[in-house]
Amino acid sequence: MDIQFFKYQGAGNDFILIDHRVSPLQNISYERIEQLCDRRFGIGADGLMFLTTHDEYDFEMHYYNADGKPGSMCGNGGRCIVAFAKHLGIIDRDTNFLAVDGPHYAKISEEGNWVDLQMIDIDTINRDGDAFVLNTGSPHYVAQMENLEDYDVFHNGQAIRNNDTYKEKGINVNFVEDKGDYLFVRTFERGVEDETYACGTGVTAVALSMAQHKNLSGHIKTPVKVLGGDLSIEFDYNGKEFTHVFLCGPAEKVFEGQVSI
Ligand SMILES: N[C@@H](CCC[C@H](N)C(=O)O)C(=O)O
Repeated sequence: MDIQFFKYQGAGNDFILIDHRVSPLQNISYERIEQLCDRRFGIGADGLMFLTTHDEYDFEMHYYNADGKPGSMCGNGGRCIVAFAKHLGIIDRDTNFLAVDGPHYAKISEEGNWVDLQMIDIDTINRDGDAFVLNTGSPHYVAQMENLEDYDVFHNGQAIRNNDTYKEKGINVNFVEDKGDYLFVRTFERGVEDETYACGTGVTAVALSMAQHKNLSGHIKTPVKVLGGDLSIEFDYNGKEFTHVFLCGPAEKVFEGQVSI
């Protein structure tokens, strides 16, 4: 059976999107999803998403990592599926949709290529030595670093993701360098098992950790550079709880095509 797919990217974090309303895939296997995400034998992507209908929300997002297995929340994926829903005419300039970590509100630019996505509220940041560990919809480890451009993110991220503390459930590993005007972030992603060009829940975890670390409070806007471009995280912090957390950045259709399932 041939189905239509769409390829989107948000700051270089790239995804295959499938409108499940017109391409229902009851029995697609994890192996087939992994093949579709393969960069040599498939379409190539960090993850795959199905958009389905929902009785109480504009739509529902179902996210799979590039290893073919269901993932936890994907922030850049969430921004891309909002742009996709606008492209399909399901929504106009804002939306309430459901994802694996609960409901999300998002607003989208008139052109449809810039999405501000509200993330879950956070009240707990744990420590693992000097690193910060928190869940922003997906689990994240955040370590501060110098000379991050030259750092071996793949091997060091892989070692942390697979150490005795994290190997069973896995964790996404973020390294951050404070550049003064902005944070530079590189991420080793669980489920991709490689460095990606951007991770939305990851840069959110970094921005919140750095705000706590620097004892900031009030309304905070944190510009972030990643390998694939620029993102911005905005939130309120009262010293205990992070609320009104928004992940903001580009979300663009790259191409579309047909693939046999
Ligand atoms: N790229 C994502 C994170 C996707 C989920 C993650 N790899 C996991 O399941 O741990 C993002 O933009 O947040």
